[in-house]
Amino acid sequence: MLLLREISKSYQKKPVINQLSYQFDQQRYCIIGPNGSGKTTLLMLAAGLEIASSGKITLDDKPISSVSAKRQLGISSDKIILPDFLTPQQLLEFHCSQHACLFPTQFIEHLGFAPQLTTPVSALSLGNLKKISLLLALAHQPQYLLLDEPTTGLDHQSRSWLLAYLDSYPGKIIVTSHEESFTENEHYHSVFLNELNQGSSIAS
Ligand SMILES: Nc1ncnc2c1ncn2[C@@H]1O[C@H](COP(=O)(O)OP(=O)(O)OP(=O)(O)O)[C@@H](O)[C@H]1O
Repeated sequence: MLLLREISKSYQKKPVINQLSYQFDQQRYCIIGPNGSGKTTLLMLAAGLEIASSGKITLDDKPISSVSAKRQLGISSDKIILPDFLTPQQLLEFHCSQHACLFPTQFIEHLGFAPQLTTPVSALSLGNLKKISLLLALAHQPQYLLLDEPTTGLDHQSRSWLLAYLDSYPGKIIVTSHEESFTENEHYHSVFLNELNQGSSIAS
């Protein structure tokens, strides 16, 4: 279970996340909130890619900063800057060696990404940047998938495949999205970030 306890995060003294406590104990969540409310920040904190100003985050009782916690999750976010001198092939090979997983050939096929494998990241289109970001999140099929606006910029075929794949994904998923495929999806528990930030909490 992903557990956030009294998390605060400020940028240049401007608070974005304020004393937020929440336990993600269900299978599917959609974090909802207006632009700039902190949804991406929350996912980045939950993945250990941003450091909270205060508070504690654990994944299955392990600190989110630990290697074992990080191995259990995959994150896709446009906020994550990929090294632009590498190719997707190189990134995926490195990722798969770190996670001891197979090269994600089938996912690549489903996303129609094979022609882009040897294109430097710096030359990828926005939609193809989204695809490599998703591939890095999915390749090791983590127990926890954190997906920041996962369908934004995807072509129709890739979007349809991704939505169907997520429907049957065995692990836990937390998405941020403004899209009805998630916000109106009965399988996703909606979390309104503004309400959490006002001090909602952990069930005891
Ligand atoms: N590195 C940063 N430095 C300064 N401010 C930042 C930084 N990252 C995010 N912010 C600010 O934090 C706030 C929350 O940003 P965040 O990207 O988390 O919002 P969001 O809810 O995901 O927005 P959107 O729906 O537009 O994607 C915004 O006001 C943003 O400008």
